[in-house]
Amino acid sequence: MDIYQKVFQTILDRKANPEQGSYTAYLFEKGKEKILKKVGEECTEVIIASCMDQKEDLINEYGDLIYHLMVLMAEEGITLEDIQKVMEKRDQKTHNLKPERKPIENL
Ligand SMILES: N=c1c2ncn([C@@H]3O[C@H](COP(=O)(O)OP(=O)(O)OP(=O)(O)O)[C@@H](O)[C@H]3O)c2ncn1[C@@H]1O[C@H](COP(=O)(O)O)[C@@H](O)[C@H]1O
Repeated sequence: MDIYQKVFQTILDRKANPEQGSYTAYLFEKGKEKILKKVGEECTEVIIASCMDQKEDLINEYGDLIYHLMVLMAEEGITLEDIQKVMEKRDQKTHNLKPERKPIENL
């Protein structure tokens, strides 16, 4: 089991069996609005760290964002396999970029 699967499993377990002192259980208890707020915050923190060229901070912020996205997925009943299927399907179809739209005068 890779670390993403392991953490996601723990998140699902916290949802089913809330534990005292668990931040994940705290997020589920607060509900979807709180989880969405955290996803928004962590996303903004990734953007800020990226703008500041702070690689170490940026990697930590990605960790926070991915964790909070996983909590949101669990809240929505979406699994890692659901995402994997989408990615695998997209992987069949590459070089997807549409040709640039022609300037209006050439139409
Ligand atoms: N990967 C994470 C993880 N990443 C980030 N965080 C928490 O996310 C929070 C982000 O920090 P913030 O300052 O934005 O938030 P805060 O001030 O703590 O709280 P609020 O503002 O949300 O009220 C911190 O409390 C971090 O501890 C995480 N908490 C848990 N996990 C994993 O989730 C699993 C279950 O952990 P528990 O919930 O602690 O049992 C384990 O695998 C953990 O490693």
